[in-house]
Amino acid sequence: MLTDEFGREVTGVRVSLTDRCNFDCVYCHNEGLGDTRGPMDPQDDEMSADDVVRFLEVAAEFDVDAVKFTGGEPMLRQDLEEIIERTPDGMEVSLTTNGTFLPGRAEALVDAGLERVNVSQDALDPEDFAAVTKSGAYEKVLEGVEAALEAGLDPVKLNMVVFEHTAGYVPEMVDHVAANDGLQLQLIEYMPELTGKPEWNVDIERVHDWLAERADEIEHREMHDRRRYWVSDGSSGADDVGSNAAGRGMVEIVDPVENPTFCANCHRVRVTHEGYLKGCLNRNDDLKPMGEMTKPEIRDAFREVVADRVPYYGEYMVRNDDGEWEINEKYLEEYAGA
Ligand SMILES: Nc1nc2c(ncn2[C@@H]2O[C@H](COP(=O)(O)OP(=O)(O)OP(=O)(O)O)[C@@H](O)[C@H]2O)c(=O)[nH]1
Ligand code: SF4
Ligand code: SF4
Repeated sequence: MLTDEFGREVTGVRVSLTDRCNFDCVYCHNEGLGDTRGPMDPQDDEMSADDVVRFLEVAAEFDVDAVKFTGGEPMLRQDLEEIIERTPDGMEVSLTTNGTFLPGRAEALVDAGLERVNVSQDALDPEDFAAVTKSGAYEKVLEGVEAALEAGLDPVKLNMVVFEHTAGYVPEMVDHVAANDGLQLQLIEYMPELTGKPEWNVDIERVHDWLAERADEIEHREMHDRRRYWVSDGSSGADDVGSNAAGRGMVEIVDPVENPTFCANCHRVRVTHEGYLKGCLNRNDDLKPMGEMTKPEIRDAFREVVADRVPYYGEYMVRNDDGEWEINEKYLEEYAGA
């Protein structure tokens, strides 16, 4: 297992398979790389299935035991089943998707080896949903969630970005996952530093406080030191505490913004759809192109990326005397040269 200078073991990889998407969400940061492209745009810059598998085989040699496939919309890749099928044994496979292509395809993904899925769903009302995603595919997403549950994906996490447009929907979304068997909710802090609209920000601590009142059990997940709140809709019994049965639900908060604790517990490296390895979502000055690399070269690139990893908040970005975040002087030269 590879460990960076800050003691963070690398146990997971996030692999973007495309930057194309059939949605145009107002908060999209495309894995820290900016705008997504339309679904029909050229795809010649995307890693091939062989490229992805070669990288995953190297990651497995370093004891990476989990891969998350993301996009853009990863289900636009027609070879997704093949990629999952060829993922090394013993690596947990999960997927983050907008859900629209799950109907009719969820079972094939499970047969290929997919274990769990995160589906973006920011609202329970079609018009509210359309305002955020600029898509009229709300019904398709619901069908997608249903198809994922039927195919046995467990859990099915609903991803909701909490910002000005959606903050008011949090209580009903929490009730929704509590009432529905197999669903969990992941509340994601809006990232103004990647999307450029600070005025849409809401204070995520208020959401924590509200959930702490509502929850009957609170857990800490080691990854990112995320907090998980177990909630009940009142219909479950004492035996259901800690379970995801109907009447019980789990709500996890992903709060990376200006959060050194989150970064201190970050165990993933990333790969862009073009095959660049990078150590941090928020940095694009540390890219290592894997392009035509052989396995020994990928091994070296992986070691280098891990060796260069630094926690973004608290090390790469530090607070100045006025309490504002700025790039740590010791990385300024490196950054300027990128
Ligand atoms: N800054 C930062 N944000 C992250 C990181 N991981 C996830 N996020 C944010 O969380 C969002 C949702 O991530 P997902 O891909 O659904 O899943 P996840 O929470 O990372 O992973 P699981 O909980 O294991 O399924 C991403 O789009 C990012 O905005 C991270 O390491 N750093
Ligand atoms: S579904 Fe995901 S990748 Fe597509 S536009 Fe929305 S946030 Fe971006
Ligand atoms: S170091 Fe921080 S910002 Fe960078 S990927 Fe990890 S958690 Fe995200």
